[in-house]
Amino acid sequence: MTQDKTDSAQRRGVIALALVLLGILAIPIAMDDQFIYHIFVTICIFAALSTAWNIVGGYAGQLSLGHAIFYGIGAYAAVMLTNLGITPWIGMFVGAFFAVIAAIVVSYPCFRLHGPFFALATIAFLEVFRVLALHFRSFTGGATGMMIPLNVGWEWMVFRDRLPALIIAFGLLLLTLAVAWWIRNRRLGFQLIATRERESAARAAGVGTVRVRLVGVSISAALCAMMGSFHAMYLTFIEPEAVFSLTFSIQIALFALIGGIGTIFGPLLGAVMLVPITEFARGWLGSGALGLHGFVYGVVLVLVVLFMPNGIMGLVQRFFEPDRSASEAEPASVPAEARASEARSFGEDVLQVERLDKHFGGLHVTNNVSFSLKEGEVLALIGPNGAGKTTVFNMISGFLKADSGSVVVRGPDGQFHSPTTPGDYAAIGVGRTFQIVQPFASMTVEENIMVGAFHRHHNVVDAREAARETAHRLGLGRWLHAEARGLTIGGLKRLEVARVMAMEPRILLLDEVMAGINQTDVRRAVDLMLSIRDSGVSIIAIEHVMQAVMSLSDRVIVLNSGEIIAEGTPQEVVRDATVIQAYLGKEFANA
Ligand SMILES: Nc1ncnc2c1ncn2[C@@H]1O[C@H](COP(=O)(O)OP(=O)(O)OP(=O)(O)O)[C@@H](O)[C@H]1O
Repeated sequence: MTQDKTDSAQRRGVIALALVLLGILAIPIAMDDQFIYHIFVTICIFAALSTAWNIVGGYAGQLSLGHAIFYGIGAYAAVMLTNLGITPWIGMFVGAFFAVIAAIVVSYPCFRLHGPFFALATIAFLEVFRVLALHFRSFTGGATGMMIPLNVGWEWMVFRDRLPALIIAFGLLLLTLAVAWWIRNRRLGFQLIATRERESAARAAGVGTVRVRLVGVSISAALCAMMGSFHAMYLTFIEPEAVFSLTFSIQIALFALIGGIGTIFGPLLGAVMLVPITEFARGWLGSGALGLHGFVYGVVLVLVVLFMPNGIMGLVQRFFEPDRSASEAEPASVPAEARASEARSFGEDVLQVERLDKHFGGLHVTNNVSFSLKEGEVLALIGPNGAGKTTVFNMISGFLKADSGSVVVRGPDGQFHSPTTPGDYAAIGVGRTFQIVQPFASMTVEENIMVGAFHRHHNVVDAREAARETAHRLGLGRWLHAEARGLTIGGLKRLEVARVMAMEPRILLLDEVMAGINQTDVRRAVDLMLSIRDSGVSIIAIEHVMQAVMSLSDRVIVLNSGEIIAEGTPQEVVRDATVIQAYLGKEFANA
C-alpha cells in the first residue's frame, strides 16, 4: 500500500470528523431551539463520558460497569463546593482528584488478577458509593439530593440560555477526544492495547501492565469526574439514585460498544447516532416513553453485534482506512555469512543458572538444573515433550518463580544481578518469545514491533523508526501496515522475534520459533538467528527442529524429565547414547 493512499484516507477521516464536530456545534445554533440545544448538550456529555470510558474499557480491555462512580464523585464535589461558595471550575478539578484516588483504590487489586474481577468490583463499589451518598445526609442531602444555588453566570456554570452550556459541554468533549487521541498515539496507548491483547507478551516486552492500566483508569476517571461536575451544574440538582446509577454506567459503556469499542472516535459516533433517537422519542411520547431509551439501545446493540461486530466505526473504517490485510507472499530473508559449526570464541558468562528446582504439585518439573550462557554464544535447549524446557525459560525470564535455585544476569554495568519480574528481565536486556505465538492481533505489524521498541525509545517517532528498521531486517518490511492477525504462521513467528529484537536485548530466549513452519522458512529462520548472533546477541533456543539445532548452536543442553542428561557440541550430543535413549527408547540406544 502506498503512502499516498494512507495519507488520503487519513485526510478523508479528518474531514469527516471535523464535519461531525462542526455539526454538533452549528446545528443547535442554527436551529436556535431550546430542546435541540438540550439534545446536543446531551450528545456532548455522553460522547465525552463514553470516550473516557473507552480508555479503560476499550484500549485497556477492562470492562467497567461502574464508571458512574467517577461521574458521581465529580458531580458531588462540584455541587458541595458550589454550596460553599467555591466555583465549579475549581470543583471539577477537586472531583477529578478524588475520582483518581477512587479509581486507583477500586482498580489496583483487580488489575493484578485475571478474570471478570474489575467489572464486578466496579459494580460493587458503585453500590457502596450510592449507599454512602444516601447515608451521609449532612454532606450529600441523602435521598432528597442536593440543589445548587442558582447563581447565574460563567463563574457558576449556570445559564439562562443553553448556548453557553453547549459551549462548555463541547469544550469538555473536545478535551476528552484530544486526550483519547493523544493516548492512542503515544507509548501509553500502545502499551494499553498490547496489555489488552496479550498480557504475557506485553510483560515480556517490558510493559508494566498494572501500572499502564492504572494510568489509563486514572485519566478516564478524571475526565468522567469533570464531565460529572458540569452535568450537575447543567441539571442544577443531583441525587444518589440518578448519579451513582448502574443503568447510567451501562449506558456510558453502550455508546462505545455500539460506536466501536477501542477506537478513538467510535464512542462519539455511538452517542451522535443514539442520543437524538431516544431524546426525540422521549420528547414525542412524553411520560409514556419512560425506559424507552433502554429498549432502543438494546435493539441497536443486538443489531450491531449481529451485523457490525466492530461497531459503527468498523464500517466507517472500511471507507476511511487503507486495506490492512497481509495477502502477499513473503519475501526471502536475511543472508547469513557464518555457520555455528565454525570454531568461534565467546566472551564471559552473561547468564548463570544454579540448581533450579520447580514442582507443579507432585510433578518435579525441573530438578537441579544448572547451566550458563556466554557472551555471543548460541545455546540450544532440547529434550522430549514435557521435559521442562519451557518451564526453565519461564524461570529465567521472570514468569515463574523457582522453588529453589538462582538465576543471575550480567547487566550492562558488568555486574551480576538477580532480576525477579519479567519487567526486571526486560530491563536488564533479556528478551523472550513464546512457544505459542502471541501477536497483538488487532495491531499492525509495525505497531506490534513498536511495543518492543518502546522499551528503548520513549518517543513515538524514534520507536516507529526503530520498528521499521527491525521489520526490514527481519523480512517483514512489506507488511508494516498489515494487521498481525493476517500473517501466516511463518510471518507470525518472525513477528514474535522482531518484537523482541526491537527491545535490543543482549540475551535472546527463543521458544520453538521454528515449530510448524516449512523447510524454506526454517532455512530463513536459521539465517536470521545467525545474523542476530553476529550482531552480538547471546541466544538460548528451545528447538525441536534438529536441522536448525545442528546448524545454529554452539552448545546443546539436553533436558529429560526435568534433569540435564547431556551437554556438549551438537555433534557430541546427537551421538550420546543417553540422549538417543531419551528420544527413541532403550532399544535404539545401541543401534
Ligand atoms: N502451570 C503448570 N501446571 C502444572 N503442570 C505444568 C504447568 N506447566 C507445565 N506443566 C507440566 O510440566 C511439564 C513440563 O512442561 P514444559 O512445558 O516445561 O515442557 P517442555 O519441555 O517445554 O515441553 P514441550 O516441548 O512439549 O513444549 C509437563 O508435564 C507439563 O504438563
